[in-house]
Amino acid sequence: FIYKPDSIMFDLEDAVALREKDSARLLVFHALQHPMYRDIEKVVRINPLNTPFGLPDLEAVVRAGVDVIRLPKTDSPEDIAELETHLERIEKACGREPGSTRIMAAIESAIGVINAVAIARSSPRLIGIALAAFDYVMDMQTERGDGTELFYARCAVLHAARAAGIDAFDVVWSDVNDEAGFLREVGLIRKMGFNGKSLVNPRQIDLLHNAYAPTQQEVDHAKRVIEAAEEGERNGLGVVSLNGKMVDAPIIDHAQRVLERAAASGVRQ
Ligand SMILES: CC(=O)SCCNC(=O)CCNC(=O)[C@H](O)C(C)(C)COP(=O)(O)OP(=O)(O)OC[C@H]1O[C@@H](n2cnc3c(N)ncnc32)[C@H](O)[C@@H]1OP(=O)(O)O
Ligand SMILES: O=C([O-])CC(=O)C(=O)O
Ligand SMILES: [Mg+2]
Repeated sequence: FIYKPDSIMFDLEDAVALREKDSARLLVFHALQHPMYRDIEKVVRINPLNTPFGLPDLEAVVRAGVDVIRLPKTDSPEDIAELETHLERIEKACGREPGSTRIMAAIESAIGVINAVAIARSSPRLIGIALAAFDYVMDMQTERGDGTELFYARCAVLHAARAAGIDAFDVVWSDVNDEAGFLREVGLIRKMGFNGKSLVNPRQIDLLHNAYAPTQQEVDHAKRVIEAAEEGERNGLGVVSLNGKMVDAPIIDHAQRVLERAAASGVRQ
């Protein structure tokens, strides 16, 4: 797949007009089985299960081999429990390995943010939770701006994901021509600790990957930290100094993570 995204998401929810819901489901059912998408993680955003489209969406995409269901407008752990009950039944009916369909919950309301911890811990199928800003700001009676309006929600979703040991995904940036705005937001969410971001346009993929890749300077520093730690270990020291800065266990863990991220992003080491 030429753009090299980490995964590909088909949308059956708000990007699809009401009268197109059935034909979109059929298209996605066939796309999921196309050899072009064999080696990439396939996510489908189904319609909520309290609409007439949600269950038919689920029946179709699980049978077609989807990897991850993105459940929009997740307000409570009960929403995930309901999804899980259907998943168990459909997997059994079509001979899929039980538990093999994973879930990503999108949190899009005040109550969803309040329940983020319970949602994040509600199922072993969950790979992550995502904040969805456009519905969230509607619910909060505000609008998308410089990120101030998302401050609490981002912190809450991140803490919930980390406490549950799953990934946290940030909101979509909808103005695909505003590259500078996109990069400002990516800089912020990277510093906050998000694992990544939902994207709407192929032009955003490289920008995001480059912003998440460690710089050569960061890689060089991480290597010096590891070397200093190894030397400290040879000398029986738990803590060593590198250019006057303390190097101990969490600093070493961080350096290792920088090197892992560099390897994943293809940065020269
Ligand atoms: C708030 C929410 O619910 S977000 C989730 C649901 N929404 C979506 O998924 C929206 C998906 N994205 C899009 O529809 C579009 O990218 C828009 C509307 C944001 C921007 O549209 P455009 O300005 O026309 O995009 P652009 O000019 O960059 O398109 C260039 C090429 O990339 C393709 N492209 C654009 N977006 C995508 C995408 N998400 N996935 C795959 N290909 C895409 C276009 O079809 C076009 O291909 P072509 O040159 O073969 O015709
Ligand atoms: O789920 C998403 O990424 C986008 C979305 O629905 C929203 O912002 O309301
Ligand atoms: Mg939404």
